[in-house]
Amino acid sequence: MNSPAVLIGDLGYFYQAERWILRHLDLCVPRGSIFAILAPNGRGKTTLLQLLLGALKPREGSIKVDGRCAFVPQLFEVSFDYSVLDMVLMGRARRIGLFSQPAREDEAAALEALERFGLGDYASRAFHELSGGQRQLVVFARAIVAEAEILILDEPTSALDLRHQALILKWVGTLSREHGLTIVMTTHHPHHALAVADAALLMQGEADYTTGPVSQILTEASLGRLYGAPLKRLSFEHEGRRIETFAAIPPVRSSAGKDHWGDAS
Ligand SMILES: Nc1ncnc2c1ncn2[C@@H]1O[C@H](COP(=O)(O)OP(=O)(O)OP(=O)(O)O)[C@@H](O)[C@H]1O
Repeated sequence: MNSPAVLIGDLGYFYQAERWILRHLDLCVPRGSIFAILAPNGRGKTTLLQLLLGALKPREGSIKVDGRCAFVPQLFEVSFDYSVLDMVLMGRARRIGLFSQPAREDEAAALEALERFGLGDYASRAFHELSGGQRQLVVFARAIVAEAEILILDEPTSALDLRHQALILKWVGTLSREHGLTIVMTTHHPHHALAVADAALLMQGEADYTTGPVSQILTEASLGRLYGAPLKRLSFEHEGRRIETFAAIPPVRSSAGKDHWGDAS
């Protein structure tokens, strides 16, 4: 059997002494699978990704990440005036080498990746002139040309419109199923995890975790408990396919003028 891409044992981390963000976390991400991390704001998803990337060191326990990683952060700011094409070419740094120029095939790969996301015409524009969503797509294109074995994505659809969300999810699926990449992604959208991920981690509290196949652990009850807000699981046919998804139940305004969660509160 293949060794796992990520293996975490009894992981603990705090920023300020003894104020644990994560504790006693065990995790195994099989190679080639898609793994989603879900938790409320501020619970430690980005911290966990930083630990996976080696940017933070565990205070307790161990992390083994077996493979070359590419990271797509939530927000990407640059201090230099790089062009969009240069940003994508940075993904090829390992191939190009420190003091060499990109080869024609590197530029072709970078342009092709930009075109896939509808950004071919932006290649010579300054990266900092792009919108937040366009930047997110460029950084995703950069991760694709990096030819990494493990993609680590921090809320990869957070700045994107519906069409581009679907495009990224499709790519996540393609990179895993057809190219064998391992994908670890955080998301605030349970329906995205259900659509593409094989397994997930729900981080309820500092040492309170649920892991397992998405079809088993993403339930109305588990997500309601995780977020403290009700969701409805929906299942229906669309163009010959069975769609499994979640819909958030919006709050309604009561006659007393207070917000509440309808019948579920
Ligand atoms: N550099 C830091 N120093 C001190 N505390 C930090 C630091 N970075 C994050 N934290 C704290 O650690 C906790 C987890 O933060 P983290 O960014 O990992 O959460 P998250 O789950 O990714 O949140 P979100 O969904 O809002 O992006 C938060 O309480 C945050 O305030």
